[in-house]
Amino acid sequence: MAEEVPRYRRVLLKLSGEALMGPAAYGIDPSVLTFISKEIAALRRLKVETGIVIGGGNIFRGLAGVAQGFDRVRADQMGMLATVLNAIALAEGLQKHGVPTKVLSAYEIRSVVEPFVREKALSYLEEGYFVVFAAGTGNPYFTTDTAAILRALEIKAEIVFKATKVDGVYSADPVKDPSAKKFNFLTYEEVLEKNLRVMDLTAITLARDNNLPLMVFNMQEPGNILKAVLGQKVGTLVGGGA
Ligand SMILES: Nc1ncnc2c1ncn2[C@@H]1O[C@H](COP(=O)(O)OP(=O)(O)O)[C@@H](O)[C@H]1O
Ligand SMILES: O=c1ccn([C@@H]2O[C@H](COP(=O)(O)OP(=O)(O)O)[C@@H](O)[C@H]2O)c(=O)[nH]1
Repeated sequence: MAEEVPRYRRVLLKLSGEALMGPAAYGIDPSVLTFISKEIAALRRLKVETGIVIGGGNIFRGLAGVAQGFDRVRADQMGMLATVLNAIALAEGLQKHGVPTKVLSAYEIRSVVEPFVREKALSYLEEGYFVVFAAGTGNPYFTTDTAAILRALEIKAEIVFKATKVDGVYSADPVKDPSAKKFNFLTYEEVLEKNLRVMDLTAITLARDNNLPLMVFNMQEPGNILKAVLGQKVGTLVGGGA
């Protein structure tokens, strides 16, 4: 096998919570968790320092809670707790596949996970741990996409990989519009102007203001996470030059 040279030294991987559901309508599918854990474990041999933010949409979404009559802040707190469940599950899956992993949570739940402290995250990454950042930003009215950009900036990751259910950014939501066209490269301004809703606007704006590149790709395709870290084109690159 040809020598694999990673393109990046430190990356932030954003995983959609919904992707953990598999074919079910709710929760964590054990076979999907195993698949994702193996995909991420493949990065270990590259010695790429890896931070991970995972969503919570497979368990609870704040806005869905609001639609059911919950107060927005309370509902968002429930959503953030949902991401802690996913983070623990993912860390367990990764450990099982030989990846030393730490979970750092924006919510203090000290008897379960360590609280997020930026310096601690940096030390763990330098020591070779994969670090899963749980509980989003710790604040309501935000999303885990914004948390991913925020943590990437804090740990000085070179890129954010948004691993999701679609294989890139399209001219419209490809799930709803089969005639939508895929882009290979977009500037942040194009994403904002064309209102391409693959990430929320707060996340895109924060990435733009700090010139942090993003790549959106399908994580259900085996090998994609590894290819992305090796610098191969697997989806749509936003920012960072073509
Ligand atoms: N222009 C677009 N290009 C690609 N995907 C889009 C676009 N607009 C909306 N989407 C949707 O964004 C989703 C990816 O976001 P993600 O955060 O992983 O999921 P969710 O928001 O459901 O938790 C895709 O599944 C896709 O349906
Ligand atoms: O910093 C954050 C991150 C997440 N959430 C809440 O946690 C839920 C799950 O996060 P995710 O980003 O997966 O939500 P989605 O975008 O899929 O609704 C969201 O709906 C929000 O209610 C929040 O309030 N603040």
